Amino acid sequence: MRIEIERVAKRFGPVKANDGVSLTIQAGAVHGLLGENGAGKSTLLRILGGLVRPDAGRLLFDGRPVALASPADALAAGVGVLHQEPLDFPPLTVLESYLVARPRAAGAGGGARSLLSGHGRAAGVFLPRRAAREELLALAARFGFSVDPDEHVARLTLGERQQIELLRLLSLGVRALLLDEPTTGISGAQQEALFSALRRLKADGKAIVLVSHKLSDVEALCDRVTVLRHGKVAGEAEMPAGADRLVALMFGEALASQERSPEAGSGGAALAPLERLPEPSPEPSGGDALALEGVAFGDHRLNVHIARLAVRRGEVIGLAGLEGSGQRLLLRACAGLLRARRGRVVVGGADLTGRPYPAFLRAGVGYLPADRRREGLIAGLSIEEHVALRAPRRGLFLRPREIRRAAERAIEALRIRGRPDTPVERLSGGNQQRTQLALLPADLALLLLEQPTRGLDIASARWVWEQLLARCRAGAALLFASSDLDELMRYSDRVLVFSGGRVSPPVGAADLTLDRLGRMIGGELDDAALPSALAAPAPPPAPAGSDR
Ligand SMILES: Nc1ncnc2c1ncn2[C@@H]1O[C@H](COP(=O)(O)OP(=O)(O)OP(=O)(O)O)[C@@H](O)[C@H]1O
Repeated sequence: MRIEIERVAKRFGPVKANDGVSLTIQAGAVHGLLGENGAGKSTLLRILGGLVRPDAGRLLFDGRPVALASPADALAAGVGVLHQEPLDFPPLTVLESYLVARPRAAGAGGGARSLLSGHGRAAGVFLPRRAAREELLALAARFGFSVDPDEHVARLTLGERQQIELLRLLSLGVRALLLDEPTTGISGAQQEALFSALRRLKADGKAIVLVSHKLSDVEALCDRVTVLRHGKVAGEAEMPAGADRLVALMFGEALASQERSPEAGSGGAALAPLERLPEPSPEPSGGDALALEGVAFGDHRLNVHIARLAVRRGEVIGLAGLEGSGQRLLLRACAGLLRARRGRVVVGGADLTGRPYPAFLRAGVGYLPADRRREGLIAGLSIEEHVALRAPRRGLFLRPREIRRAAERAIEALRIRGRPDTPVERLSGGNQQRTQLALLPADLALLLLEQPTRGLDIASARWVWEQLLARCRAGAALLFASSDLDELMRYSDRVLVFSGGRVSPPVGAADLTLDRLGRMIGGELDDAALPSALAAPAPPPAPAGSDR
């Protein structure tokens, strides 16, 4: 399907999210949509997916003007959106989830069967459950996805859920697919499977729109890219265009001309590494920022055990692994949000084992969850209301003028695109992350971060790390979980690798290669990582000069 976007405009109050955007997405091509945080990419995707109505302009699908009042309208017109967090139903089985939104009770079967047979969309006929199962398995086999129709969606990884959602959209007969950061949080193997599925769909004549901050994804998949800036089209390029040109289109020449890192273009961030910190001192005054001794913790799925981990002040520890492998549990245990079943948690020399969350806060522990919208920030509250919630109270009352001034200072210092009274859900992803950072107290001893740069453009990601490393220079220790291997290798002194609840001993970042890290994440925790080795004392931090 060919999609034409003509002079599309969308305002949110004073913000021109899309400001006269025109572009054409060809059938049988992958079209990249790039731009810095807040450039207007999601808004355009949401307009194409029927989630947002434009104020002006028009859309033409295969030359015919369309008006999309809802996602159902977009689906009926042949456009499906694959959201970063699939819109599925955890209590359902895979087969039930696959059949959601079929025209008839148990599914009409036309889309998928026509896909398999190569014929046009058949009229809706009642599809018995067994036939639906066969259809799902055949469709999955076509794309090399391994699918168990009876498994519950809640037990699937993000990558597996994404595969089911992709199959569901195809079974509904979509002719255009819009993907929002599809490789975030999925494994390397799942990424490969997704890319080969997209290449196949492109060969079938589908139009594919890819929104991504990862230049490596864009370079691997796209035939053409459009760069948005402040809601307008800043430029278009045929691929391969070169990462430098894309960075220049997104951020201007100044950023693009900065010295580029050796792995530029192959990873999430294309810019040169930041200045290395002074090494965390081997025997710093004040001792370890964090010490874990024989701790065990878990949830209904996983049990994690760490025999010993000592983190020095100023040190950065990366937590690698597929999502849901135990990294989040460790961060929450260190934040006082999850009680260890046994063992000791010592922060800055104070034994906080079993103490409540406020005791961890008082000890200078800060925690930034990955899900900014649901856990980090409170929808409906403005930036200044968040500032007010964190402000130390003098007496019973908050002083509105002081709070407003504090919010203005935070907005200026962290260059947040928003006003004190902007509700946080109206900020773009990058600006929500900046707001979270602005809310962290200044004098933290231990910073715990999940996916600190997820969804951030490469300039913002670099900027966030500048802020984090400055805190390390001031003596804070940092533990961060990331699914971005480049980020882990670039900024960590040492890395712990998680695989299904098993944890490797800390590995010096200088001893890691992308390949070794990838294999460890895949379960090859090597001999050093067997549980008995966990009793070994933590090795010293990486030597000076590691890539950070
Ligand atoms: N529902 C909304 N209400 C108010 N403002 C909004 C809304 N949605 C988006 N905006 C604003 O519109 C602008 C464009 O946002 P959009 O989410 O489209 O950008 P983006 O390029 O997808 O950013 P990111 O890469 O951070 O996801 C931003 O300034 C954002 O704050």
